[in-house]
Amino acid sequence: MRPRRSVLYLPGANERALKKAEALAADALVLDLEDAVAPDAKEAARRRVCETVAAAPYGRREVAVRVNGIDTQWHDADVRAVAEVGPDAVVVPKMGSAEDVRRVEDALAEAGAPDHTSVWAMIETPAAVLRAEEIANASSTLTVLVMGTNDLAKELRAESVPGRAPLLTSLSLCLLAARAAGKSILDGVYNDVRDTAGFEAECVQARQLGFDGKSLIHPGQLEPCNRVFAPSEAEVEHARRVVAAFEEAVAQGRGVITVDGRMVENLHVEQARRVLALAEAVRDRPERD
Ligand SMILES: CC(C)(COP(=O)(O)OP(=O)(O)OC[C@H]1O[C@@H](n2cnc3c(N)ncnc32)[C@H](O)[C@@H]1OP(=O)(O)O)[C@@H](O)C(=O)NCCC(=O)NCCSC(=O)C[C@H](O)C(=O)O
Ligand SMILES: [Mg+2]
Repeated sequence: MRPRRSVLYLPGANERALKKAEALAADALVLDLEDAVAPDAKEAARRRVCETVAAAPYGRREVAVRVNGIDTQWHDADVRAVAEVGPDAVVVPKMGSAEDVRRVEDALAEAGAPDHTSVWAMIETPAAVLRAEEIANASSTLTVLVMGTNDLAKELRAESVPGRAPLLTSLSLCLLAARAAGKSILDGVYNDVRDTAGFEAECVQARQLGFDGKSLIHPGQLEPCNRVFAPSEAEVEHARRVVAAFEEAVAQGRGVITVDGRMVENLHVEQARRVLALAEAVRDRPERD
């Protein structure tokens, strides 16, 4: 299992941030060529990001590059350059359809991208939310959906409020699409980098909804995010007891038992095994803080 609790954006033109990330405890990094880079800096950022990916300074962290959108003047050159250095993933903003996914996939293949480079599709327009199912199923090269909640809120004319009621329908539709297609899904960013309590509440909400993790914009968001999206010690202990009790019950020919007064069937054991696998994968992270 590959944990994707914390996925930190690094502005591609910011050498200091790219360097600093070598010591940051993110499960994944997204080196950004899109919104965090001014138009005049796009080409220099593309060179810097590709040199960084080629130098591979981030150990076992998953490394992705966010290219500029399909409709922009920079997209084709971004895809060609990124394909040559073969990051773990190419993040494509403002995906609108399955056709968009296949277009990016074809362009990557034509540019010689290695097989290990997957596509992560950003869902950040109303049309994309309504087509999330076709986007998620467009190709096996597409492995992750990433919510772009700033763009989405702008397009919806939704207000930013605690609890995110105006976004919940969109978040849930995308989760349904991702899970039905067997793909991972990441929540969007939290803009107020000083509001630790508000950020942590949003992480808890995202985990409760079913997201695998959250995209982040600041190193200060890493610790709470990694903690919230990892199983707690109590959850790990409970999962161990569920697995052990059920194995014993099965040996005695029983298919349903109670643990701490609650019914446990095979599906709960599968959930418990997933908790244990995630806990183990998180323990193995070499870049823990
Ligand atoms: C949000 C920021 C502009 C805040 O910057 P600043 O106030 O300068 O931060 P600090 O002074 O607190 O920084 C402290 C140190 O941490 C380093 N730092 C800051 N951010 C990052 C980062 N993302 N990665 C690595 N390192 C980072 C600073 O360099 C300081 O280091 P040092 O000098 O050594 O002490 C800033 O955090 C920022 O630019 N964040 C990323 C913004 C970004 O990538 N935006 C694009 C992605 S989000 C998006 O596009 C939304 C999506 O598409 C949607 O629609 O929702
Ligand atoms: Mg966006």
